[in-house]
Amino acid sequence: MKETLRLHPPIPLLLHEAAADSVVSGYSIPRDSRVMINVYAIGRDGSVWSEPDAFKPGRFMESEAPDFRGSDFEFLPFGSGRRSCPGMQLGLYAMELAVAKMLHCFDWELLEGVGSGELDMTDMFGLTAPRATRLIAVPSYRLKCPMVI
Ligand code: HEM
Repeated sequence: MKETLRLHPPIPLLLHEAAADSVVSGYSIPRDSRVMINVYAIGRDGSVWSEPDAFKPGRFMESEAPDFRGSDFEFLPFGSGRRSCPGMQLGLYAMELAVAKMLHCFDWELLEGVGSGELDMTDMFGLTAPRATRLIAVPSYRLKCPMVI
């Protein structure tokens, strides 16, 4: 889930306003400026992520792996600071539950003739960033007991 949030943050651009005059990396930002934080680009920045475009969930098993709660600025799927996401925990539970149920209850196949390496993982940019090309996957129910959904 963390690696998916890094590569495909649901909200790719954060819109903020500077509350005070400030200087960031030598650039002066006057008070009341509108500031856009490109979470998508930050998550794929080759100067902080090795193989930034590769899907490697194991990178988050490292002891130095960044946290997603907003204190590590290279990974900001829920934003940071006073306006960060108040629904973070609920969002994480919902994602975990949905993925766990889908994996536990179904076997999944791609359409005939489509290989997993051929999936188009391009994002579509707007207020949120859904897939540009819909994923078509075919579930088959695999549990014997109907009570276990
Ligand atoms: C995986 C799921 C979610 C992700 C990735 C996500 C991400 C974000 C991000 C990036 C922001 C903007 C933070 C910023 O500008 O610094 C935000 C704001 C917000 N989110 Fe979420 N969110 C998720 C789920 C939820 C849920 C489940 C709720 C409510 C039930 C929620 C409610 C809000 C609200 C109210 C704000 C605006 C906070 C403010 O402006 O002070 N989010 N979220």
